[in-house]
Amino acid sequence: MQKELHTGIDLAVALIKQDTLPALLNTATRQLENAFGLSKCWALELDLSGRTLHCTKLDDAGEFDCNDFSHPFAHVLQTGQPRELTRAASYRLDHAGFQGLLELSGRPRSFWLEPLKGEDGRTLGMLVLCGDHPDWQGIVTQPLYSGLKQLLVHQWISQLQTRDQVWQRRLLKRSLDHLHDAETLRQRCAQLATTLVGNSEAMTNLRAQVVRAAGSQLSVLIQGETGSGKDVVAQGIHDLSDRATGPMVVVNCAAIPDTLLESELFGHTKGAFSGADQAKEGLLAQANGGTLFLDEIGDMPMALQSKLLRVLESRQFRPLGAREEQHSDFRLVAATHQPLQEGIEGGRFRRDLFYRLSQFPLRVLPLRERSEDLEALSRHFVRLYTQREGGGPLGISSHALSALAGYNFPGNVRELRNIIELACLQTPAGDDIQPEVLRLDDLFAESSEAPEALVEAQAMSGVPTADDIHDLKAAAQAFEAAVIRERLRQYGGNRAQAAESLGLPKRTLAHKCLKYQVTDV
Ligand SMILES: Nc1ncnc2c1ncn2[C@@H]1O[C@H](COP(=O)(O)OP(=O)(O)OP(=O)(O)O)[C@@H](O)[C@H]1O
Repeated sequence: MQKELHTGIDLAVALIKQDTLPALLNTATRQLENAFGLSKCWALELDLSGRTLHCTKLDDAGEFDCNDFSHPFAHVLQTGQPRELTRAASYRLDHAGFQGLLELSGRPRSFWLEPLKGEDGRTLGMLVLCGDHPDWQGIVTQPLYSGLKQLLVHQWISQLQTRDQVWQRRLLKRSLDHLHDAETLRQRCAQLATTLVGNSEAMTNLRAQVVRAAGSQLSVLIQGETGSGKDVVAQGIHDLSDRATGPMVVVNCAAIPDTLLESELFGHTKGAFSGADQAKEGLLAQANGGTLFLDEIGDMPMALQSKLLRVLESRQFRPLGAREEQHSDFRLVAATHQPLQEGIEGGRFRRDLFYRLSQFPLRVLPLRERSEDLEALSRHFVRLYTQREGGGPLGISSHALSALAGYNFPGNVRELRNIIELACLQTPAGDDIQPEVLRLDDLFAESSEAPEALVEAQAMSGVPTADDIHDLKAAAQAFEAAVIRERLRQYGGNRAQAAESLGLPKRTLAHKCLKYQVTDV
């Protein structure tokens, strides 16, 4: 009696010490084998779905479908009653998994199958006792057996509860993380909506993408027509990134002559080439800790593309004339209005650079494909105008908005901004902009009736007449600037088309724009 008590306490302590369900089942079955001289003891666990019995010790071989009555466990679960199975009877059951289990237990003379239930009637699983004892009743009615079984059930339930709680906590944490992420995304999108304006679905999606891109360190390639808002997107990426307090260095690859672009980007030492009388830090170095925005990347010469690719792979570069390499930690954002795919096919743009740049590709749709943005953008530009000028129109009338909705905007948002700013100028302070002051002449439409003379007159506005000329060079430059400004306006800000129409290389036009400070049309 004393010995039995000791054994019982030892067994109980061993069970209580286990802190995972597999360890508990493992210990319990081993203890049962030892305490009752069994050849083998298995514990099968019912899974969460209640459809499969599983024995952790046996891995895949230990899976038993509870609806498959070709093994005896399904019967025992269904009746909820323990039963004995003889070796002779066991041979008649042709369930491969069950036969495998019997083989592993050494095929003793008899088996005892006992379902285990919690106090609430919930089935936990099953004990399979294997032995050469014919007298199962003699074992299972012993207080030691029933005490151990009770303790096992108790510990089993508490392990399941702990597992449930861990899952619940994990689930809760995941939901909270998700909510937090969603809230952060919402807040950042709302912040971005003050500069990247528009209520269309496309713009809402673009803002979410920009926020995601900003949160990563990936290189971003922004594609979209001229004037569609690529610069605004690039600025948004910088402002929302963890580099926001660092520099944002903007390089317009089309505006810098090929011969200068390399030294501008990489910098040079004193005397690196004729005319380099001072060492100069390159833009790559200046972007350290911040963002390098390469605008019009499609215009970058091939030779420089290879060098840029190398820099992107290592963030190392060598200034012209320098011996040592330098390191710069920048995030690259590039933009282009050119279809780079065509550039790649035409051999003007490196395919490998394209893939390196477009780790996070973004596309800005032209304004004509998101006319829902017109109202918000128009109101935004009126607000910018009145803030800048210290007064102006109150807003824009619904008639004016309808007139805008019928227009095609070849020059995209930039063109809309110019139209609204011009309309602001012609609207008395405190009034709403009316349709009459909107200059909506679609010079691309075939039915355009814009008289040549008007275009001419507009081109010449601001140019002194022959009698007023006292400085021929200045007058010629004013004329050149006026023609360029007007031609850009005609082509909705598309520099490539404007340059072609004037018989100028694009780069020369870009130069002149810089020189005459023709930025927006
Ligand atoms: N969604 C927008 N919200 C507010 N302003 C915008 C938006 N899109 C464009 N703009 C404004 O329109 C003008 C043109 O935009 P931006 O310079 O970003 O175009 P872009 O695509 O970079 O043109 P380009 O190809 O000529 O460089 C700018 O004045 C810009 O502030």
